Amino acid sequence: MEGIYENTYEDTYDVVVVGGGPGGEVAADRIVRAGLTAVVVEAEAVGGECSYRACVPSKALLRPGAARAAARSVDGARQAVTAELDPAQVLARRDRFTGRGDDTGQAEWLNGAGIPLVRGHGRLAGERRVEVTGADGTVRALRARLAVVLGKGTEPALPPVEGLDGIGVWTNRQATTAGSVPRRLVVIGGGVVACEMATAWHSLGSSVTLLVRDQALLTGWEPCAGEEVVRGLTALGVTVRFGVSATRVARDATTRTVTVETDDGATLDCDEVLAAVGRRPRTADLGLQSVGLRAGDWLPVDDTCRVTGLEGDWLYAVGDINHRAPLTHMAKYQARACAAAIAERAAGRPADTGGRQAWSAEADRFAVPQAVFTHPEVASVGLTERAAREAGLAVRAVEYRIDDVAGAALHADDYRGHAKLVVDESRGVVVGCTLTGPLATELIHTATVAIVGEVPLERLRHAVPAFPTVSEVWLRLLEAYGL
Ligand SMILES: Cc1cc2nc3c(=O)[nH]c(=O)nc-3n(C[C@H](O)[C@H](O)[C@H](O)COP(=O)(O)OP(=O)(O)OC[C@H]3O[C@@H](n4cnc5c(N)ncnc54)[C@H](O)[C@@H]3O)c2cc1C
Ligand SMILES: NC(=O)c1ccc[n+]([C@@H]2O[C@H](COP(=O)([O-])OP(=O)(O)OC[C@H]3O[C@@H](n4cnc5c(N)ncnc54)[C@H](O)[C@@H]3O)[C@@H](O)[C@H]2O)c1
Repeated sequence: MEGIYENTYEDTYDVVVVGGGPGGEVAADRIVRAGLTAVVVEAEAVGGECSYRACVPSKALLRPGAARAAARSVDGARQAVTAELDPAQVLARRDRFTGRGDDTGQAEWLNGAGIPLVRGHGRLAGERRVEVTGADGTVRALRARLAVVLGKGTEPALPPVEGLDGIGVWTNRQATTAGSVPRRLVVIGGGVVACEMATAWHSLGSSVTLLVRDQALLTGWEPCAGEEVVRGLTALGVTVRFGVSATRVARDATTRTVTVETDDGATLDCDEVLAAVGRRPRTADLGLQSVGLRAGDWLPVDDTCRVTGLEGDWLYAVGDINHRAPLTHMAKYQARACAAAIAERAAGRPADTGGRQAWSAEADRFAVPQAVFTHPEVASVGLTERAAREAGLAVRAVEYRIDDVAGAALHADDYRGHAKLVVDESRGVVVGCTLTGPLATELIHTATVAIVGEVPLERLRHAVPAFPTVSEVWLRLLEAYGL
């Protein structure tokens, strides 16, 4: 490809980052901190899906309901919290977090970090080259001396339901940005988005029905997680229907009501339908063919986030697009590793992996924490018992009802929670943990430290949790293990 741009003005940087979401932003920041130069190309808003249409607005929608439930779970406080949530205030608070998509603050942050921002759609145009098409159609050429980092995220997948494109179906975008509360909401899916958004919109007054194709929520988690969430949703008044798929939807032009037909012959009416059935790569229009890669695929990477199947050390992919661990904190973790690898290789060293180096995002494979802000909260890290057995580990699982911990009873009158540890018996270390119940999302980091640190259970007996905290569940789990 050398020579193509000989007569064209090109901006050259050490690293060109395509996509200014959590992964891209952190990669650029770390590159610059390593003494190299970087530019960020962003098609919509710096901060990515996470800041405006995913993590941040969804948690902002969930927090008021959780705060009210927490107060109502303590006698004495319960009597002081009698009113319903104020949807207008909740939506206004959410908008304060997202700025309604205005990325001025994040763009200023990039500027302050010494990272130029090029607005437009980035595409690979051969090795180490990116073309950016601006909103006015002008094309700008960027050249990377060292590497191109792709952090361009994903888009929502849609289920094969007839009529879906004619009703203004909600995806995560509408579900996190809507300016009014639908009276009746049907949610297709049984994963994290479905569970969190059902919880949030129910708390704001929607009548919510979940259509779950599988026989459980949160499949892929320990069964206790999905069981506790379905129990919680049902107790709130959300209808959860298992083994049911929507087949056809249509919106009445006059009443605006949507009729949903399901494969068990039933119909139900609603005001909005949220499709929450996972994500798909958006790599069709990324110029992958220009470097010999197939368009439309996920981008597999090694532990340094270097794209596999390509000659040379120049193309990296961080965040959702590499399909390793589709979470914001893991996108940022990968970005830190990726930037360290690029800097290491720029210094002429190979950045080999395998020993917990700064340039290895190896925790993607054994210690991915996830916090789900349903009612009750659920959180997990590492392997499920099933996954550990399938990986051939000599596994022993230990379980404990968190309700029986003194700190939990003091925390909430109706505390209900479950803890499960998965122990690799051959090494005597924790390889997985799942928690449900109040504070689960905060507690999970203790398990992450134990897993990543490979702390022997024998040694954990000396890590004494304070009385009376919910953390005393660790003591009980060790006792249940026999220590
Ligand atoms: C409803 C919902 C809630 C979630 N909640 C959480 C949560 O609580 N915690 C959590 O950890 N994760 C959560 N996630 C997942 C999280 O949003 C993603 O893992 C995270 O956003 C991935 O970051 P990323 O940088 O890979 O991509 P993104 O955040 O998607 O950012 C990609 C950026 O690249 C830009 N871009 C795309 N193509 C181009 C191009 N060709 N040229 C230039 N720019 C381009 C996009 O405009 C975007 O700004 C949630 C997801 C959803 C859907
Ligand atoms: N709190 C958090 O950390 C958080 C919150 C929301 C989203 N996320 C991230 O966002 C990603 C996307 O979340 P998601 O809930 O969309 O995906 P998911 O993969 O978690 O769940 C998808 C669900 O849709 C179902 N499904 C798939 N195809 C279907 C079809 N054709 N018809 C009906 N059901 C179908 C699956 O069985 C599953 O229940 C997750 O992987 C997660 O990492 C994280």
